[in-house]
Amino acid sequence: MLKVEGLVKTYGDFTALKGVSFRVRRGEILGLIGENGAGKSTTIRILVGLITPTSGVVEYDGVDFFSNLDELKRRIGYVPEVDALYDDMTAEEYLKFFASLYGVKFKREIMDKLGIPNKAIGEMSKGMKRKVSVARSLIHNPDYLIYDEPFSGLDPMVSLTLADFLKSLKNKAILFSAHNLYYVEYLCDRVVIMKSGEVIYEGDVEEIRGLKTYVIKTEKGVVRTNDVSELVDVLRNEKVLSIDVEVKRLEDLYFELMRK
Ligand SMILES: Nc1ncnc2c1ncn2[C@@H]1O[C@H](COP(=O)(O)OP(=O)(O)OP(=O)(O)O)[C@@H](O)[C@H]1O
Repeated sequence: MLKVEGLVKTYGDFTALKGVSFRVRRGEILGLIGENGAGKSTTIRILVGLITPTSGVVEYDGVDFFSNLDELKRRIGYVPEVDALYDDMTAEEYLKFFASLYGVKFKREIMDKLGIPNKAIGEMSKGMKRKVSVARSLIHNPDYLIYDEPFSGLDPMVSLTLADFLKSLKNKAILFSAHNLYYVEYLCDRVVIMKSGEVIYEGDVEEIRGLKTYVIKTEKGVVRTNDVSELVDVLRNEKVLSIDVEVKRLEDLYFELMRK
């Protein structure tokens, strides 16, 4: 399990993170969402050891991250917001290079699974480059995958292929940030919503989708409720013309929270 507890990050007198806490368990996919500047990338950069927090705890499987950085970094696969690739290398050369850095055997299978051609990275489309970054993040078979906006700038088909690929990975804890709520809802088990350096919501995607609103049209007007006993009361006491059920979407919750 990845445990994040009370993360604070200050830059001078600006506080980018104001005590961020959440958990990501093995076999779980967690989506980190929030408006621009909410602190998602800052959180991610701390979780992969690129920057240190001002205070707070990060533990991977109960082991303190910052006093075991070298050992724990090997268990993390990271994809940054902007791909850091070597344009002159072919995909295979690049991935083989990283396999040798990690001291593991390169398996071409990963390129086949993601549909990566063996051509120069500099000649690849943005979507294909993103897939090379994802392949690199997996080369050492890490337990934790931490991706900063993996779907940014990708067309819907490439995004879906990538989402399905991530879904197919078993026994890993996956955390990714995103602005496109569709992929978060499609892929994630849980979601953390950040605003101004704080977590303002954490919950199961299934639970959010399970939040129903009953829209009851009666002779006297329309009643909207998510309380079943109120629904029963209306059914008993009013002449009901129709009942509709609205299922909440992640974006409904997101906009509700952001407007508060
Ligand atoms: N090195 C830095 N020095 C000062 N302020 C910083 C630094 N890095 C980030 N910030 C500030 O911290 C806040 C959080 O930034 P961060 O990049 O984590 O947000 P984000 O949620 O990832 O946003 P986006 O969705 O736009 O990528 C922002 O106000 C940003 O300007």
